[in-house]
Amino acid sequence: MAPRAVVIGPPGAGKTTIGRLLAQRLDVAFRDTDDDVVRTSGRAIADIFTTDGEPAFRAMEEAAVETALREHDGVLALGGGAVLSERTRERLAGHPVVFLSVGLAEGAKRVGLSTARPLLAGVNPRATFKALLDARMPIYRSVAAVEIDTDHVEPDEVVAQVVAALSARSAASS
Ligand SMILES: Nc1ncnc2c1ncn2[C@@H]1O[C@H](COP(=O)(O)OP(=O)(O)OP(=O)(O)O)[C@@H](O)[C@H]1O
Ligand SMILES: O=C(O)C1=C[C@@H](O)[C@@H](O)[C@H](O)C1
Ligand SMILES: [Mg+2]
Repeated sequence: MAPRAVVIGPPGAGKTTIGRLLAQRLDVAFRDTDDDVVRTSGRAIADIFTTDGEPAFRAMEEAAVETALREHDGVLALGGGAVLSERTRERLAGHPVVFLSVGLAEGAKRVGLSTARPLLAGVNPRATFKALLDARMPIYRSVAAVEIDTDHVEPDEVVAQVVAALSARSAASS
């Protein structure tokens, strides 16, 4: 059993939004590792970050991704920072990983830089978001099978581009 698509990208790229729509389009189930961590721990992500710290959250997330990659055969969205784990990056090898990219201005607008996203809740969330995008871009690319730029692209159109890119990829490998 393996996911039909694994969706990665920074906060606000649309992993949850696009992942859900893609699952509908492919007529498969949707799963999001952020939800899995919340369900398994019984706590909000912001609470885990604040009370236990980011490393504790990353450990829970790594376990959630490992389980979901094994159990789920639909569309799987990962938390935005899941790919920071080297073990997770290794586990993603061979999977149809879809990297949804977003630029600073559009991403900041989408996330609203609210406190619901603990990593971006500091004194200068915009600078934090820029640093996060800069640092992670090569990491997302290193595990992606396809990359879709979502800047100023409506969700339905993003989904259409993802479907086309995944079809082209599977046609090329068969
Ligand atoms: N292509 C798009 N165009 C316009 N708005 C979008 C697009 N994709 C997502 N959004 C909006 O951006 C916001 C963030 O989207 P979403 O929660 O899906 O991002 P995410 O990548 O799952 O973020 P996180 O890493 O925090 O889970 C939502 O309000 C959503 O409606
Ligand atoms: O980009 C990140 O590091 C995060 C994104 C969210 O999906 C959550 O997993 C959490 O808020 C951390
Ligand atoms: Mg999400």
